[in-house]
Amino acid sequence: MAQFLNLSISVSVSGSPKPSLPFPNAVSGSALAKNPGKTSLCIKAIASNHDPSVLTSKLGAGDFSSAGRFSAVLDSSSIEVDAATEAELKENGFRSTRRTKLICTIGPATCGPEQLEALAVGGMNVARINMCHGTREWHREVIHRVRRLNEEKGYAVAIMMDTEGSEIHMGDLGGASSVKAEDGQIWTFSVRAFGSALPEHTINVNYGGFAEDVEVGDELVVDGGMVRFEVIEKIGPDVKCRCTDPGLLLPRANLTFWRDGSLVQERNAMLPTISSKDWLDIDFGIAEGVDFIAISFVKSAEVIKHLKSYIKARARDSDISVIAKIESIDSLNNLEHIIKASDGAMVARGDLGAQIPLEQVPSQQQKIVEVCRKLNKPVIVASQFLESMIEYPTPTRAEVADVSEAVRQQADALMLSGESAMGQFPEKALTVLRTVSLRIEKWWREEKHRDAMQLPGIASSFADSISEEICNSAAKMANILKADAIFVYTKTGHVASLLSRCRPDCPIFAFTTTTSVRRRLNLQWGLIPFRVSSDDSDSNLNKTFSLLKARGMIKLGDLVIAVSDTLQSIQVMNVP
Ligand SMILES: Nc1ncnc2c1ncn2[C@@H]1O[C@H](COP(=O)(O)OP(=O)(O)O)[C@@H](O)[C@H]1O
Ligand SMILES: C=C(OP(=O)(O)O)C(=O)O
Ligand SMILES: [K+]
Ligand SMILES: [Mg+2]
Repeated sequence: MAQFLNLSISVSVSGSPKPSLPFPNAVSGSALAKNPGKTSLCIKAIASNHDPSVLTSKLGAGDFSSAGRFSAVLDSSSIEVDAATEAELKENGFRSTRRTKLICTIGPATCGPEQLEALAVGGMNVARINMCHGTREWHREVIHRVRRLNEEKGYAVAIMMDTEGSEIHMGDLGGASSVKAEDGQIWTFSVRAFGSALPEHTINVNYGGFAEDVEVGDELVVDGGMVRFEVIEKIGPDVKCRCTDPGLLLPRANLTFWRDGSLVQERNAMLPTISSKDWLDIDFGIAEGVDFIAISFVKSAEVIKHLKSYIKARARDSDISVIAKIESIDSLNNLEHIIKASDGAMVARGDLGAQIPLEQVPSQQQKIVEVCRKLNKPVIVASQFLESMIEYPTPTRAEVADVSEAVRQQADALMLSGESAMGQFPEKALTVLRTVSLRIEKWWREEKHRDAMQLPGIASSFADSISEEICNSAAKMANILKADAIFVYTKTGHVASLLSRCRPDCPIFAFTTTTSVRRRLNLQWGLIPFRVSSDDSDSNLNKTFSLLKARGMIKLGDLVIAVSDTLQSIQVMNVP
């Protein structure tokens, strides 16, 4: 059947104000899907020339069928925005807001209420807790502190819980914060339980099959190369190793072993991606209502699908997003399937760099970022951005270049690990991410490096196709018309993410009625999430303008492209 899309563009300029809302000829997505042959898409261009009368006339009582709805939008407290974002909008204007989102791993250096608040002020969009470390009680307290901060101070910091995964790692070093391994020293790696007192030069290993799987002559690599050992003897559950590359051993450091120059992978195949401990942590995350669950060492799409249906069954009304960590050879081999099944991905360069040659990590990073963008999934680049700042107050030039590269690739988010979890300068590290992001984004816009990435269609229905095309067109219009912002009302966040995917030159103000959607949008590139109280926000654009204007976040004459998914429209207007 042939399908027609009639495109009618009506332009009303100031001086001839015509009440134009709601659009009589606009139809909903579901109506379109049922009756695609009779579609008419209305694109309204309203250049008001700053004449408030245009908007006043549109705000006439006749435009609102219910008085209750009207009074709801009149409530000036009915718009919530991040305190840090509001300050940024007021200070620098919204053209200069940061588009790249920032994630901080919370650890002993940052778990106090004041430290968490300092990070929120410094631009932390997502707080990550790593279930590899600390107790559930410790993590619960951190989650509650972040929640309290959101409630009391108006932030929308999302929480990401990262599972431990079935990696092989060392034990706790008997409470020591680090231990030095010297060149030539003989160390015992053992799966035995030693109780509290660990014999000298002994390391506990968490994986029962360790002694069986390694062979004499294997190379044992700690944390992707921070320390290296050679296996010299196996005695029951103990494996004797000689240190060949001295260095500091840190608690629970990751272990990989190599034979004839290749990573030994068999042991991985035996281990489930989600261990029994991970399932308990996932139950904990669901009970605490975290926003994202990141799954370590994902090997296939199946495990993600399994987890997603588990979450759905356990918490019907929850909208926890599942992030696939790409950090193994298997995950690279199944990349597209894994990302399609997930709600987002993380380039977990720490472990990835221990599994593939280091020189391949940058091209894999670029590839993963691109695949995510094409499939419209948020992507996080993680690990070692500012590693030297664990100890020093300024980054190396090379670290700044690495941050710049991820910003230039337009990844959705950058993540701090040890820098914020246990480093000496967590706030300074966050400041570096923030200032470098802002500078590189600005430079990229000024240099007009408009992104040439061809975005494939990803819609699975006709209605979805329309949303997608509206977003693509709106982003293109915003660039050509040099709009100051795109406005979008979004229920589930989907339309906002479609706009973010286009990486337009201007920021995207995303209005939602749901607190959890607002937090989730905080992970996505270029989105400034607001919570509004009215769920019929499409027809309340003018009210939104006055609320934002009253709080100094937009000003008279700003050029706004307003996208409506329900009305299937794109409006161009100046803030009256
Ligand atoms: N909850 C925590 N409790 C104690 N230390 C932590 C915690 N979270 C992170 N850390 C410390 O920060 C370091 C970096 O964090 P991260 O990169 O998330 O972990 P890992 O290095 O194990 O992959 C960890 O090695 C650990 O020393
Ligand atoms: C982010 C990563 O995972 P984790 O810190 O949990 O090892 C990584 O390996 O880079
Ligand atoms: K982890
Ligand atoms: Mg990892």
